[in-house]
Amino acid sequence: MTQVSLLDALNPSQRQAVQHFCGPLLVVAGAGSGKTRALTHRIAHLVRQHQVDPAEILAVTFTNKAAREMKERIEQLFAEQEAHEQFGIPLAQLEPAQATRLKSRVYQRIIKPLWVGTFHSLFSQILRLDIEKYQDPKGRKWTRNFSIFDESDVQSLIKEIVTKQLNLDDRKFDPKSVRYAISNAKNQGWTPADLEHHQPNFRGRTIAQVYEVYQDQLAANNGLDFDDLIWIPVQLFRQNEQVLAYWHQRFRHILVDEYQDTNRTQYELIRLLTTNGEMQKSKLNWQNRSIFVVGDADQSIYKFRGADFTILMEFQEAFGDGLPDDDTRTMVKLEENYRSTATILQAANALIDNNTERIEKVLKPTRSQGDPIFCYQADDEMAEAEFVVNAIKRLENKDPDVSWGDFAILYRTNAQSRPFEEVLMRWGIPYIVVGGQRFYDRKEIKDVVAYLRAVVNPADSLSLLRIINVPRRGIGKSTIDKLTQAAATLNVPLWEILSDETSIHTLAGRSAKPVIQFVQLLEHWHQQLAQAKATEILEGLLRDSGYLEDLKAQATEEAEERARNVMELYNAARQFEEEQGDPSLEAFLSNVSLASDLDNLQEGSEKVSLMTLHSSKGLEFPVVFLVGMEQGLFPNFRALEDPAALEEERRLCYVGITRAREQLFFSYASERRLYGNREAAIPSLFLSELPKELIELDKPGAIPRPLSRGTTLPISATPKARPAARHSRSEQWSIGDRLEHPQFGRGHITHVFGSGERVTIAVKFPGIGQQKILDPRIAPIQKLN
Ligand SMILES: Nc1ncnc2c1ncn2[C@@H]1O[C@H](COP(=O)(O)OP(=O)(O)OP(=O)(O)O)[C@@H](O)[C@H]1O
Ligand SMILES: [Mg+2]
Repeated sequence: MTQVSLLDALNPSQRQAVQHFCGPLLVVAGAGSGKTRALTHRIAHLVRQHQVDPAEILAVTFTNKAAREMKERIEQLFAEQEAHEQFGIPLAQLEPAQATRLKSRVYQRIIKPLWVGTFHSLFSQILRLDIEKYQDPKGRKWTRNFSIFDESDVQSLIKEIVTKQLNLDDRKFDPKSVRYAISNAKNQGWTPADLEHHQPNFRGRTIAQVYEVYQDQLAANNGLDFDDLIWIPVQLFRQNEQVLAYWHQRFRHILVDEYQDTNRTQYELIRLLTTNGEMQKSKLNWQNRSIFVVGDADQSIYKFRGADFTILMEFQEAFGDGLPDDDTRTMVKLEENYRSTATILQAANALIDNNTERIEKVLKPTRSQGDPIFCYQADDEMAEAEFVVNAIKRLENKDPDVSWGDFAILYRTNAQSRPFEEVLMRWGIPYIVVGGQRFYDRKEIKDVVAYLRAVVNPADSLSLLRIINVPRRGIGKSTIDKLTQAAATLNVPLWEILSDETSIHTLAGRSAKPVIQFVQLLEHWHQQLAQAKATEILEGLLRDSGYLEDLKAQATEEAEERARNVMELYNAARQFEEEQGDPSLEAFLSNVSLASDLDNLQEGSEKVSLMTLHSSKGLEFPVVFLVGMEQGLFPNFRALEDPAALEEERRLCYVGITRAREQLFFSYASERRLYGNREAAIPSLFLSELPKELIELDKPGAIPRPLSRGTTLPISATPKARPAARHSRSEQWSIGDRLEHPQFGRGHITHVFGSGERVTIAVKFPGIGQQKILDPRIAPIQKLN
């Protein structure tokens, strides 16, 4: 029986990377060249070939999902090897019970002792053991059973400090932006004193003060935030030689994936662990020790979180032994791409070639030319979503081997998922929003929908409770409790209590005024229901409640994203008005409920993946759609004026293109709603940078190159005439009519509600044993005669 070697599935350069035993090694290579594969095989090789104890290996991945996948792969590699050694046959040919036993032995012996995870998960484990040895400059103490505070815990703590303990004006010192500043400081490795030193103005000094109290509070709660999980180990390693020496001895082989996206504090941790704090390279002892990092500077996309790809470029300087042949001994380049067709790869290479800030490298295809890349120009964002979903349906239908899980839709910002989710849902195609929430599940969308619901139906107490103090208007929890208790005792809807000023003054005391104002806001818009359009009410509510203003004032990435989502809901209302000819808020709300109805989704694990380009790093899919390829969206507005930001956006586009294995589609809309207005959109600069011969356009003609690079684009704000509603169907529906639905099968109408444009129907589908209420203008139904 021939022994299969771990090295068989690797090319010569990968093999070199895997076999390199001690000392530093940097693997730089483009996307899909097998960096992650080399890293995984290297772990297996260290254990099998060099008898390294798995407990001496530390491997850092970018996400928890990547860590899980890496462990599974290593387990598989070992199990394959051992099946050959012990039974002389491949793992797949073992009896299932035998295979399970073998895998569980591999798990116990190899996988469990390995340390594979993200920076945060790995270093929180170290702190679980050693945090009591950490000496805080102000004498704060933490114990091993510390809690890790999530983002919402942290937010409320900082809010409390800003408004209650330090009595600061929370419009000037918005808790979220204060939080962001503190997080930044920790990522730079700054104490409160350092922060004050670097930002000696009033704002800097005040934030440093909040930072100080915040650390006190964290310690009082025996809690740490995410940034502390990195920053405290750095300090601990610097101040306690014994602790550092212990972990330095313990982890003799350190491996880091996606090294281009590490930040300075993370680098510092890796450096300390590897060198035991020794600053002189000539004194480093590499016996039975290695540091192995893999990365691609062209895929560095987290600058906004402090990632710095010069860390990758300086690897040899930091760890190399400085010998004349240092370069070749400490760096391996992988030059073949195994993932994508030659066409996709040529497009990626041509695009990234436009960046000036990069290390030249070669990335050759190993696969055949494949299909051309298709670029679709849609009239607007809904037509774009329809094109994408139609293409997915067509490809899935054509080939029995293709499943929903083979498709990914990648976009620049989360808000863009909405039209795609709507169309997928309409066709009952299962999908998952990776690393994010489905549009209608997002907090801000639920908040704003709760406002709309409360205006339409003030008896909806759940909605009222959701927004009564959102944005904060000084109505505390105890007041809210009193109000709800009163409603419960009298057995009346909360609104009945709220709308009675006498009761409010009785129950709410000092908070009576904001409660009354809140009620007046809702009442005012409730009275407008008959005459005002949904968009007018939405706009009015967003303005009068201060919701949007509150988001804008926070001035953080996250708040901006939320504001974009809220505006996207406004777009949905605008679109609904135009297409359905019914501008009422009630009609829009029922449409929203239908759109977010989970019943329309099929069960099963095969799902179309929707995600931002950032979340797609490291992943691969047979078919990829890169959507919203428009100036100002991708590249985003900021990048139009800033050459460095434009290069980061281009790297993001390179990441997106290189996720595709077989087929790649681009799409853009010639008109898109931005902030409610229809605006003419200009195709992305990136499209014009792709070789024309690789691209098939749906409309003849070339993609115009946008104006000179870096200038802001004149975008027309005049809305164009709208095409006729796409979904309107003039069909008449009556009780007893028979129809067919692609997912629910055949059924007959049991009720017809409303008339004309506002009709909805209840349909009994015997096949699924359920009755569904459908909007015949939207539902994909076919009348049967
Ligand atoms: N030597 C090889 N022979 C055949 N296939 C390979 C080889 N090396 C890698 N692959 C395959 O190529 C694809 C890309 O590999 P991998 O994910 O390791 O690349 P990567 O360099 O980490 O990509 P990224 O930069 O996107 O993270 C995977 O499907 C992998 O199984
Ligand atoms: Mg990878």
